[in-house]
Amino acid sequence: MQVAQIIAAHAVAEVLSGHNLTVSMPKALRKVRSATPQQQAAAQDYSYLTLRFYAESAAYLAALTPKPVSDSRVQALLLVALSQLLHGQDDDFTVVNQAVEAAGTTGQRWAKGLVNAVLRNFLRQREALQAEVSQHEEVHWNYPQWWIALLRQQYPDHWQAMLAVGNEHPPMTLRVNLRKTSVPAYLQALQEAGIAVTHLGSAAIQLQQPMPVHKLPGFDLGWVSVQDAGAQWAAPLLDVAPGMRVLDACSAPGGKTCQLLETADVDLISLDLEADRLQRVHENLQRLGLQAQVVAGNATTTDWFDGRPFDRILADVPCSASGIVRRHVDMKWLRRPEDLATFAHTQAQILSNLWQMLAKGGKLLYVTCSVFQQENEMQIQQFLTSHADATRVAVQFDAALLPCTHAAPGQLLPVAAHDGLFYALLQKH
Ligand SMILES: C[S@@+](CC[C@H](N)C(=O)[O-])C[C@H]1O[C@@H](n2cnc3c(N)ncnc32)[C@H](O)[C@@H]1O
Repeated sequence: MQVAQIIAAHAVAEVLSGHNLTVSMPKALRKVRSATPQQQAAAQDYSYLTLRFYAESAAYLAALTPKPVSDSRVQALLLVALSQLLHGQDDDFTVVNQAVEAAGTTGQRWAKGLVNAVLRNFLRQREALQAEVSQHEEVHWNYPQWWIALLRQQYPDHWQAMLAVGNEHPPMTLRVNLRKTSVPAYLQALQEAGIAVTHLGSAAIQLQQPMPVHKLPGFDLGWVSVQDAGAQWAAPLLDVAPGMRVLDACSAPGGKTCQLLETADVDLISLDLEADRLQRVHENLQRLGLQAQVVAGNATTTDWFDGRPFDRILADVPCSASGIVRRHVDMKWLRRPEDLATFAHTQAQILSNLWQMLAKGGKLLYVTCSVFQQENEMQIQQFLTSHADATRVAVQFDAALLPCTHAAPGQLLPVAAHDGLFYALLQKH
């Protein structure tokens, strides 16, 4: 899988220079157009593995090289190979040989010798090095120090479990489209297809093994969508009813827009700042047989608003994504502590702007996929002190159906079965 290592090294080098993996991975795949689907899948796995355990392999690399590796691709290739040796499935001999060959494609004449020496030294000194590097908290947890410290402070009883679950593979969960089929009928279809699942409650079904969506029974016919079980609380909490005028203010790629429309015949505007991301909303609506008014616009302004108040507003705001870090492993290394204040500022602007568009008696559901309280509980407390016409409505999760732990009202902690999300329901009087 030398080709996969080469592609993964491209992607990892891009992320380490500050770019998202969602942009870097397709870019890296385009660089090696001859790669087979199997090599592409392996490249994706290696990239995730490397970024999930980046602090650890970076610490080993620092211990094994007297000075930083001058070429970013050779450095990334070493990180990929070290992650494979530490946490991968391939045997050591294969990983080293393939990495040495891959180094030959970097255009640096010294690269093969360096990669060979570093990886063989790692194998020889592994135990002694482990004792040295694992003393660092950042290496032990594979998160930046500021992230560990903040979770420890905000969740003194849960921080270790939260960090650990963020390093696991995320589950793949489906939402049954109750307009097209039923949960018992879909469970039956899955059983007939030999696909092992757990019914988490309501319309949420978790696959025991992730799989390509087009292999799922009825996916192309709109029977199901992929949506985390924690995220599936949006529609029940917003409590939509037929005929309501509803705004989904930060909607792309449309997971919650579609869930709301599957729940009731509402008149829905699906708004997002990023016009190109709205293409995904159109595709999802079409596949599921649903209709909405899809609008490119900014939730911090009113230029797209026709002045008719909404009965319900969903504000699934941009955030640090700290509750879904197992799905976006690059975020641990791309976020900076100061980003939280920037996100909190935008979120406050969105909340205040949308509030004026809400009808009297109407409800607004504020959602983040973050666990940092600056974006969650502190944000809502701040909003309530400056909006006298707002009341917070308690949100109840069904603990029997969905295992979760509450550290603050509305905070779902990330656990094996679902992501970390925050919900605050506000009513206008
Ligand atoms: C958490 S994602 C939304 C996920 C979506 N609700 C779903 O369930 O599929 C946040 C979205 O907010 C959008 N966004 C960011 N800033 C925005 C703004 N000022 N106005 C509207 N949308 C914004 C982003 O483009 C992104 O699509």
